[in-house]
Amino acid sequence: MMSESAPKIHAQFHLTRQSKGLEPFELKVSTELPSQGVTAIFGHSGSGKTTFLRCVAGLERAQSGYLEVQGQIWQGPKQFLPTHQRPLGYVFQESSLFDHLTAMGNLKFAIKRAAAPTTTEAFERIVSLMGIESILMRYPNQLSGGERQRVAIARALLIQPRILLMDEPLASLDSARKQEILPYLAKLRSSLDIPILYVSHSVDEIAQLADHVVVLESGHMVAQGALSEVFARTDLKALSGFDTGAVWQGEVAERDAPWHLSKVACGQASLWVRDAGDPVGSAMRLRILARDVSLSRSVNDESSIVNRLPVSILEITPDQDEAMVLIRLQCAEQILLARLTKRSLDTMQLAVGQSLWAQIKSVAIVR
Ligand SMILES: Nc1ncnc2c1ncn2[C@@H]1O[C@H](COP(=O)(O)OP(=O)(O)OP(=O)(O)O)[C@@H](O)[C@H]1O
Repeated sequence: MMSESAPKIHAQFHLTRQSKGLEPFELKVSTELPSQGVTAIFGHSGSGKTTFLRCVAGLERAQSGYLEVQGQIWQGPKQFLPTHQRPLGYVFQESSLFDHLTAMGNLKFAIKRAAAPTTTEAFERIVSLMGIESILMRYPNQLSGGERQRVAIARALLIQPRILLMDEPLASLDSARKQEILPYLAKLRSSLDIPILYVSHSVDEIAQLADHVVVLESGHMVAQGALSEVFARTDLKALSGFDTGAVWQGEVAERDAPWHLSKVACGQASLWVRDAGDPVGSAMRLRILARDVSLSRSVNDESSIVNRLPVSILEITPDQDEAMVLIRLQCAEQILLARLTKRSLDTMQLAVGQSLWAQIKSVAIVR
Protein backbone atom coordinates (compact mmCIF):
# COMPACT_ATOMS: atom_id res chain seq x y z
CA MET A 1 0.00 0.00 0.00
CA MET A 2 1.10 3.50 -0.77
CA SER A 3 1.78 5.53 2.34
CA GLU A 4 -0.11 8.81 2.60
CA SER A 5 3.03 10.57 3.77
CA ALA A 6 5.28 9.26 0.94
CA PRO A 7 6.86 12.23 -0.88
CA LYS A 8 5.13 12.79 -4.17
CA ILE A 9 6.24 14.11 -7.52
CA HIS A 10 5.28 17.74 -7.94
CA ALA A 11 5.48 18.77 -11.58
CA GLN A 12 4.55 22.12 -12.97
CA PHE A 13 5.71 23.08 -16.44
CA HIS A 14 4.85 25.88 -18.79
CA LEU A 15 6.64 25.67 -22.10
CA THR A 16 5.92 27.35 -25.40
CA ARG A 17 7.42 26.38 -28.70
CA GLN A 18 7.25 28.52 -31.79
CA SER A 19 9.24 27.10 -34.69
CA LYS A 20 9.19 28.71 -38.10
CA GLY A 21 6.57 27.14 -40.37
CA LEU A 22 5.15 24.97 -37.57
CA GLU A 23 2.04 25.36 -35.45
CA PRO A 24 2.88 26.95 -32.07
CA PHE A 25 2.79 24.48 -29.19
CA GLU A 26 2.17 25.10 -25.52
CA LEU A 27 2.66 22.59 -22.73
CA LYS A 28 0.83 23.50 -19.56
CA VAL A 29 0.86 20.94 -16.78
CA SER A 30 0.51 21.29 -13.05
CA THR A 31 0.15 18.08 -11.13
CA GLU A 32 1.06 16.00 -8.12
CA LEU A 33 1.79 12.37 -8.93
CA PRO A 34 2.13 9.31 -6.72
CA SER A 35 5.62 8.27 -5.68
CA GLN A 36 4.95 4.62 -6.43
CA GLY A 37 3.36 2.57 -9.15
CA VAL A 38 2.91 3.36 -12.83
CA THR A 39 1.60 6.75 -13.91
CA ALA A 40 0.63 6.73 -17.56
CA ILE A 41 1.00 9.93 -19.55
CA PHE A 42 -1.71 9.49 -22.13
CA GLY A 43 -2.91 11.47 -25.12
CA HIS A 44 -3.13 11.52 -28.89
CA SER A 45 -0.10 11.97 -31.09
CA GLY A 46 1.28 15.49 -30.70
CA SER A 47 -0.47 16.12 -27.35
CA GLY A 48 2.87 16.71 -25.62
CA LYS A 49 3.56 13.41 -23.84
CA THR A 50 7.21 13.17 -24.84
CA THR A 51 7.73 16.88 -24.18
CA PHE A 52 6.40 16.38 -20.64
CA LEU A 53 8.72 13.42 -20.05
CA ARG A 54 11.69 15.36 -21.46
CA CYS A 55 10.89 18.22 -19.06
CA VAL A 56 11.01 15.75 -16.16
CA ALA A 57 14.34 14.42 -17.44
CA GLY A 58 15.74 17.93 -17.88
CA LEU A 59 16.29 17.27 -21.60
CA GLU A 60 13.94 20.15 -22.32
CA ARG A 61 13.72 23.28 -20.22
CA ALA A 62 10.24 24.69 -19.59
CA GLN A 63 10.33 28.52 -19.47
CA SER A 64 8.77 28.27 -16.07
CA GLY A 65 8.57 25.17 -14.00
CA TYR A 66 8.87 23.45 -10.69
CA LEU A 67 9.81 19.82 -10.28
CA GLU A 68 10.28 17.94 -7.07
CA VAL A 69 10.93 14.20 -7.14
CA GLN A 70 10.94 12.17 -3.92
CA GLY A 71 11.75 15.26 -1.85
CA GLN A 72 14.55 16.54 -4.16
CA ILE A 73 14.04 19.74 -6.16
CA TRP A 74 15.17 19.25 -9.75
CA GLN A 75 13.80 22.50 -11.12
CA GLY A 76 12.78 25.70 -9.35
CA PRO A 77 12.64 29.43 -10.06
CA LYS A 78 16.43 29.67 -9.85
CA GLN A 79 17.44 26.05 -10.12
CA PHE A 80 17.83 23.60 -12.95
CA LEU A 81 19.54 20.32 -12.23
CA PRO A 82 21.14 19.08 -15.47
CA THR A 83 19.99 15.68 -16.73
CA HIS A 84 23.21 13.87 -15.83
CA GLN A 85 22.77 14.91 -12.19
CA ARG A 86 19.17 13.67 -12.01
CA PRO A 87 18.96 10.10 -10.68
CA LEU A 88 16.63 8.80 -13.37
CA GLY A 89 16.39 5.89 -15.78
CA TYR A 90 15.10 6.63 -19.29
CA VAL A 91 13.83 3.99 -21.69
CA PHE A 92 13.20 5.20 -25.24
CA GLN A 93 10.90 3.92 -28.00
CA GLU A 94 13.79 2.29 -29.78
CA SER A 95 16.30 0.65 -27.51
CA SER A 96 19.42 2.76 -27.29
CA LEU A 97 21.87 -0.02 -26.50
CA PHE A 98 25.50 0.33 -27.56
CA ASP A 99 25.84 -1.97 -30.57
CA HIS A 100 29.53 -2.66 -29.99
CA LEU A 101 28.89 -3.99 -26.48
CA THR A 102 27.19 -7.22 -25.44
CA ALA A 103 24.07 -7.03 -23.27
CA MET A 104 26.39 -7.57 -20.29
CA GLY A 105 28.70 -4.78 -21.52
CA ASN A 106 25.71 -2.46 -21.72
CA LEU A 107 24.70 -3.36 -18.16
CA LYS A 108 28.26 -2.81 -16.90
CA PHE A 109 28.18 0.66 -18.42
CA ALA A 110 25.16 1.47 -16.22
CA ILE A 111 26.78 -0.06 -13.14
CA LYS A 112 29.72 2.34 -13.58
CA ARG A 113 27.28 5.28 -13.67
CA ALA A 114 25.24 4.10 -10.67
CA ALA A 115 24.88 6.32 -7.63
CA ALA A 116 26.27 3.60 -5.33
CA PRO A 117 28.08 0.27 -5.81
CA THR A 118 25.80 -2.45 -7.20
CA THR A 119 25.63 -5.59 -5.11
CA THR A 120 25.68 -8.98 -6.86
CA GLU A 121 22.27 -9.59 -5.34
CA ALA A 122 20.80 -6.38 -6.83
CA PHE A 123 22.33 -7.20 -10.23
CA GLU A 124 20.89 -10.72 -10.20
CA ARG A 125 17.49 -9.48 -9.08
CA ILE A 126 17.22 -7.01 -11.98
CA VAL A 127 18.53 -9.51 -14.55
CA SER A 128 16.02 -12.09 -13.35
CA LEU A 129 13.18 -9.53 -13.21
CA MET A 130 13.73 -8.85 -16.90
CA GLY A 131 14.39 -12.54 -17.71
CA ILE A 132 17.64 -11.84 -19.56
CA GLU A 133 19.99 -14.32 -17.83
CA SER A 134 20.52 -16.42 -20.97
CA ILE A 135 21.18 -13.57 -23.40
CA LEU A 136 23.78 -11.55 -21.51
CA MET A 137 26.64 -12.52 -23.84
CA ARG A 138 24.77 -11.55 -27.03
CA TYR A 139 25.24 -8.33 -28.99
CA PRO A 140 22.19 -6.11 -29.63
CA ASN A 141 21.97 -7.23 -33.27
CA GLN A 142 21.62 -10.84 -32.00
CA LEU A 143 18.56 -9.93 -29.91
CA SER A 144 14.86 -9.57 -30.78
CA GLY A 145 13.25 -6.14 -30.38
CA GLY A 146 11.57 -7.27 -27.14
CA GLU A 147 14.82 -8.67 -25.74
CA ARG A 148 16.64 -5.43 -26.57
CA GLN A 149 14.00 -3.45 -24.68
CA ARG A 150 14.28 -5.78 -21.68
CA VAL A 151 18.05 -5.22 -21.61
CA ALA A 152 17.46 -1.46 -21.99
CA ILE A 153 15.07 -1.51 -18.99
CA ALA A 154 17.57 -3.52 -16.90
CA ARG A 155 20.26 -1.00 -17.86
CA ALA A 156 18.03 1.90 -16.79
CA LEU A 157 17.34 0.20 -13.43
CA LEU A 158 21.02 -0.53 -12.72
CA ILE A 159 21.65 3.21 -12.57
CA GLN A 160 19.67 3.00 -9.28
CA PRO A 161 17.22 5.71 -10.33
CA ARG A 162 14.71 7.46 -8.10
CA ILE A 163 12.28 7.46 -11.01
CA LEU A 164 11.96 5.43 -14.22
CA LEU A 165 10.80 7.27 -17.35
CA MET A 166 9.54 5.17 -20.25
CA ASP A 167 8.60 6.72 -23.57
CA GLU A 168 6.41 4.29 -25.54
CA PRO A 169 8.80 1.39 -24.86
CA LEU A 170 6.64 -0.99 -26.91
CA ALA A 171 6.02 1.29 -29.89
CA SER A 172 8.64 -0.26 -32.13
CA LEU A 173 7.49 -3.85 -31.45
CA ASP A 174 4.94 -5.94 -33.35
CA SER A 175 1.92 -7.17 -31.42
CA ALA A 176 3.40 -10.61 -30.65
CA ARG A 177 6.53 -8.99 -29.15
CA LYS A 178 4.35 -6.54 -27.22
CA GLN A 179 2.44 -9.43 -25.63
CA GLU A 180 5.77 -11.06 -24.78
CA ILE A 181 7.14 -8.01 -22.94
CA LEU A 182 3.96 -6.85 -21.15
CA PRO A 183 4.25 -9.45 -18.34
CA TYR A 184 7.78 -8.15 -17.59
CA LEU A 185 6.43 -4.61 -17.35
CA ALA A 186 3.64 -5.82 -15.05
CA LYS A 187 6.30 -7.50 -12.86
CA LEU A 188 8.19 -4.21 -12.74
CA ARG A 189 5.09 -2.47 -11.46
CA SER A 190 4.70 -4.86 -8.57
CA SER A 191 8.36 -5.19 -7.61
CA LEU A 192 9.81 -1.67 -7.90
CA ASP A 193 9.51 0.85 -5.14
CA ILE A 194 10.21 3.83 -7.41
CA PRO A 195 7.61 5.60 -9.55
CA ILE A 196 7.39 4.86 -13.27
CA LEU A 197 6.19 7.53 -15.69
CA TYR A 198 4.99 5.66 -18.76
CA VAL A 199 4.17 7.52 -21.97
CA SER A 200 1.73 5.75 -24.24
CA HIS A 201 -1.12 6.39 -26.63
CA SER A 202 -2.36 2.81 -26.31
CA VAL A 203 -5.48 2.45 -24.17
CA ASP A 204 -4.82 -1.31 -24.00
CA GLU A 205 -1.34 -0.94 -22.58
CA ILE A 206 -2.46 1.64 -20.05
CA ALA A 207 -5.42 -0.48 -18.90
CA GLN A 208 -2.95 -3.29 -18.23
CA LEU A 209 -0.15 -1.38 -16.60
CA ALA A 210 -1.14 1.93 -15.10
CA ASP A 211 -2.29 2.75 -11.58
CA HIS A 212 -2.67 6.43 -12.24
CA VAL A 213 -3.27 8.36 -15.47
CA VAL A 214 -2.51 11.89 -16.68
CA VAL A 215 -4.39 12.85 -19.84
CA LEU A 216 -2.97 15.49 -22.17
CA GLU A 217 -4.87 17.21 -24.96
CA SER A 218 -3.01 19.73 -27.13
CA GLY A 219 -0.37 20.22 -24.43
CA HIS A 220 -2.86 20.80 -21.63
CA MET A 221 -3.54 18.44 -18.77
CA VAL A 222 -7.28 17.72 -18.96
CA ALA A 223 -7.53 14.95 -16.38
CA GLN A 224 -5.49 13.04 -13.86
CA GLY A 225 -6.37 10.44 -11.27
CA ALA A 226 -6.64 6.76 -10.50
CA LEU A 227 -6.94 4.58 -13.62
CA SER A 228 -10.48 3.38 -12.88
CA GLU A 229 -11.71 6.93 -12.22
CA VAL A 230 -10.20 8.40 -15.38
CA PHE A 231 -11.34 5.49 -17.57
CA ALA A 232 -14.91 5.88 -16.27
CA ARG A 233 -15.17 9.41 -17.68
CA THR A 234 -17.08 10.09 -20.86
CA ASP A 235 -15.96 13.70 -21.39
CA LEU A 236 -12.38 13.05 -22.50
CA LYS A 237 -11.77 13.16 -26.23
CA ALA A 238 -8.58 11.14 -25.89
CA LEU A 239 -10.52 8.26 -24.33
CA SER A 240 -13.61 8.25 -26.49
CA GLY A 241 -13.79 5.80 -29.34
CA PHE A 242 -13.94 2.13 -30.13
CA ASP A 243 -11.89 1.20 -27.04
CA THR A 244 -13.85 3.22 -24.47
CA GLY A 245 -14.51 1.14 -21.40
CA ALA A 246 -14.41 0.93 -17.63
CA VAL A 247 -11.67 -0.79 -15.65
CA TRP A 248 -12.67 -2.53 -12.42
CA GLN A 249 -10.35 -3.77 -9.71
CA GLY A 250 -11.40 -6.83 -7.76
CA GLU A 251 -10.40 -10.23 -6.54
CA VAL A 252 -11.27 -13.82 -7.40
CA ALA A 253 -14.09 -14.81 -5.03
CA GLU A 254 -15.02 -18.23 -6.41
CA ARG A 255 -13.95 -20.67 -9.11
CA ASP A 256 -16.24 -22.92 -11.05
CA ALA A 257 -13.89 -25.60 -12.34
CA PRO A 258 -16.34 -27.61 -14.50
CA TRP A 259 -17.33 -24.48 -16.43
CA HIS A 260 -13.84 -22.91 -16.40
CA LEU A 261 -15.18 -19.70 -14.95
CA SER A 262 -14.08 -17.43 -12.09
CA LYS A 263 -16.25 -15.05 -10.15
CA VAL A 264 -14.49 -11.74 -9.60
CA ALA A 265 -15.87 -9.55 -6.81
CA CYS A 266 -15.39 -5.82 -7.32
CA GLY A 267 -16.90 -4.43 -4.13
CA GLN A 268 -20.59 -5.38 -4.13
CA ALA A 269 -20.66 -6.09 -7.88
CA SER A 270 -19.30 -9.32 -9.27
CA LEU A 271 -18.65 -10.70 -12.72
CA TRP A 272 -18.03 -14.15 -14.12
CA VAL A 273 -14.98 -14.30 -16.36
CA ARG A 274 -13.04 -17.02 -18.10
CA ASP A 275 -10.94 -18.85 -15.50
CA ALA A 276 -7.30 -17.99 -15.99
CA GLY A 277 -5.97 -20.26 -13.26
CA ASP A 278 -5.72 -17.56 -10.58
CA PRO A 279 -6.51 -18.84 -7.07
CA VAL A 280 -9.32 -17.43 -4.93
CA GLY A 281 -8.15 -14.15 -3.37
CA SER A 282 -5.94 -13.11 -6.34
CA ALA A 283 -6.18 -9.46 -7.32
CA MET A 284 -7.72 -9.03 -10.74
CA ARG A 285 -8.22 -6.10 -13.05
CA LEU A 286 -11.07 -6.29 -15.55
CA ARG A 287 -11.75 -4.20 -18.59
CA ILE A 288 -15.36 -3.89 -19.71
CA LEU A 289 -15.66 -2.19 -23.07
CA ALA A 290 -18.67 0.08 -23.51
CA ARG A 291 -19.47 -1.65 -26.82
CA ASP A 292 -19.86 -4.99 -24.97
CA VAL A 293 -22.51 -3.65 -22.59
CA SER A 294 -26.19 -3.68 -23.54
CA LEU A 295 -29.18 -2.56 -21.49
CA SER A 296 -32.57 -4.11 -20.88
CA ARG A 297 -35.59 -3.24 -18.76
CA SER A 298 -35.96 -6.77 -17.39
CA VAL A 299 -33.47 -9.30 -16.16
CA ASN A 300 -33.88 -11.18 -19.46
CA ASP A 301 -32.59 -14.48 -18.11
CA GLU A 302 -33.25 -16.34 -21.32
CA SER A 303 -30.32 -14.73 -23.11
CA SER A 304 -26.97 -16.49 -23.41
CA ILE A 305 -25.28 -13.72 -21.46
CA VAL A 306 -23.70 -14.80 -18.17
CA ASN A 307 -23.30 -11.38 -16.61
CA ARG A 308 -26.42 -9.37 -15.79
CA LEU A 309 -26.12 -6.59 -13.28
CA PRO A 310 -28.63 -4.07 -11.89
CA VAL A 311 -27.61 -0.53 -12.85
CA SER A 312 -28.97 3.01 -12.87
CA ILE A 313 -28.34 5.69 -15.47
CA LEU A 314 -26.12 8.55 -14.30
CA GLU A 315 -25.48 10.39 -17.55
CA ILE A 316 -26.12 10.15 -21.28
CA THR A 317 -23.56 11.83 -23.53
CA PRO A 318 -23.08 12.06 -27.29
CA ASP A 319 -20.51 9.71 -28.77
CA GLN A 320 -18.01 10.77 -31.43
CA ASP A 321 -19.95 8.47 -33.78
CA GLU A 322 -23.19 10.34 -34.35
CA ALA A 323 -25.28 7.17 -34.49
CA MET A 324 -24.23 6.27 -30.93
CA VAL A 325 -24.42 7.54 -27.36
CA LEU A 326 -22.33 6.79 -24.30
CA ILE A 327 -24.17 6.02 -21.11
CA ARG A 328 -22.57 6.22 -17.66
CA LEU A 329 -24.09 3.74 -15.25
CA GLN A 330 -23.85 3.20 -11.53
CA CYS A 331 -23.45 -0.46 -10.67
CA ALA A 332 -23.17 -0.90 -6.89
CA GLU A 333 -20.13 1.29 -6.11
CA GLN A 334 -18.66 0.88 -9.61
CA ILE A 335 -19.09 2.90 -12.79
CA LEU A 336 -19.92 1.05 -15.99
CA LEU A 337 -20.05 2.54 -19.50
CA ALA A 338 -22.40 1.40 -22.26
CA ARG A 339 -22.32 2.40 -25.92
CA LEU A 340 -25.74 2.21 -27.55
CA THR A 341 -27.29 3.40 -30.77
CA LYS A 342 -29.37 6.56 -30.59
CA ARG A 343 -32.21 4.47 -31.96
CA SER A 344 -32.11 2.16 -28.91
CA LEU A 345 -31.95 5.18 -26.63
CA ASP A 346 -35.06 6.51 -28.30
CA THR A 347 -37.06 3.28 -28.58
CA MET A 348 -36.29 2.31 -24.98
CA GLN A 349 -37.00 5.89 -23.86
CA LEU A 350 -33.96 5.86 -21.62
CA ALA A 351 -33.38 8.74 -19.22
CA VAL A 352 -31.11 9.67 -16.33
CA GLY A 353 -32.15 8.06 -13.03
CA GLN A 354 -33.79 4.95 -14.53
CA SER A 355 -32.98 1.52 -13.14
CA LEU A 356 -32.16 -1.17 -15.68
CA TRP A 357 -30.20 -4.35 -16.22
CA ALA A 358 -26.82 -4.29 -17.90
CA GLN A 359 -25.83 -7.35 -19.89
CA ILE A 360 -22.12 -7.75 -20.38
CA LYS A 361 -21.02 -9.78 -23.34
CA SER A 362 -17.35 -10.18 -22.69
CA VAL A 363 -14.96 -9.07 -20.02
CA ALA A 364 -11.24 -8.91 -20.62
CA ILE A 365 -8.96 -9.80 -17.77
CA VAL A 366 -6.11 -7.33 -17.83
CA ARG A 367 -4.69 -8.36 -14.39
N1 LIG B 1 11.98 19.77 -31.63
C1 LIG B 1 10.77 20.25 -31.91
N2 LIG B 1 10.63 21.46 -32.52
C2 LIG B 1 9.42 21.95 -32.79
N3 LIG B 1 8.27 21.33 -32.50
C3 LIG B 1 8.35 20.13 -31.90
C4 LIG B 1 9.60 19.53 -31.57
N4 LIG B 1 9.36 18.34 -30.99
C5 LIG B 1 8.01 18.20 -30.94
N5 LIG B 1 7.40 19.26 -31.48
C6 LIG B 1 5.95 19.49 -31.57
O1 LIG B 1 5.48 19.66 -30.23
C7 LIG B 1 4.22 19.00 -30.07
C8 LIG B 1 4.29 17.96 -28.96
O2 LIG B 1 5.16 16.92 -29.36
P1 LIG B 1 5.41 15.62 -28.49
O3 LIG B 1 6.48 14.83 -29.17
O4 LIG B 1 5.65 16.01 -27.09
O5 LIG B 1 4.00 14.88 -28.59
P2 LIG B 1 3.60 13.37 -28.23
O6 LIG B 1 2.28 13.44 -27.55
O7 LIG B 1 4.71 12.70 -27.50
O8 LIG B 1 3.42 12.73 -29.66
P3 LIG B 1 3.68 11.21 -30.21
O9 LIG B 1 2.67 10.33 -29.52
O10 LIG B 1 3.41 11.35 -31.67
O11 LIG B 1 5.10 10.85 -29.88
C9 LIG B 1 3.86 18.44 -31.43
O12 LIG B 1 3.03 19.36 -32.06
C10 LIG B 1 5.20 18.34 -32.14
O13 LIG B 1 5.01 18.46 -33.53
